[in-house]
Amino acid sequence: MGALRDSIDNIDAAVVHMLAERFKCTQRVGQLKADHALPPADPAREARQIARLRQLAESAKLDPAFAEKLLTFIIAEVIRHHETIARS
Ligand SMILES: C=C(O[C@@H]1C=C(C(=O)O)C=C[C@H]1O)C(=O)O
Repeated sequence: MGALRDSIDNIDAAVVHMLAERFKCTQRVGQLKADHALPPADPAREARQIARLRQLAESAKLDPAFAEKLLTFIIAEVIRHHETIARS
């Protein structure tokens, strides 16, 4: 079980690093949107991302509903960041 937990810890670390990189990109998008007076959220883009992620999840044998919940949770945080940038 120790080896499995080592792998779990490595995967958790990778997730954190990947999320940090994703948020760096989304912060830059948020600044561009604020510079061009664009709205923080883009529901059409989100719908495409969710459809794509659900398909990826299915082929990876991951529950698509879980994948959608996770992406929606992350995007909600990004939109909060964009709203903060727009107000600043
Ligand atoms: C990052 C963007 O802003 C928002 C956040 C998104 C995301 O985290 O992937 C996607 C769409 C937008 O609602 C974007 O428009 O690309």
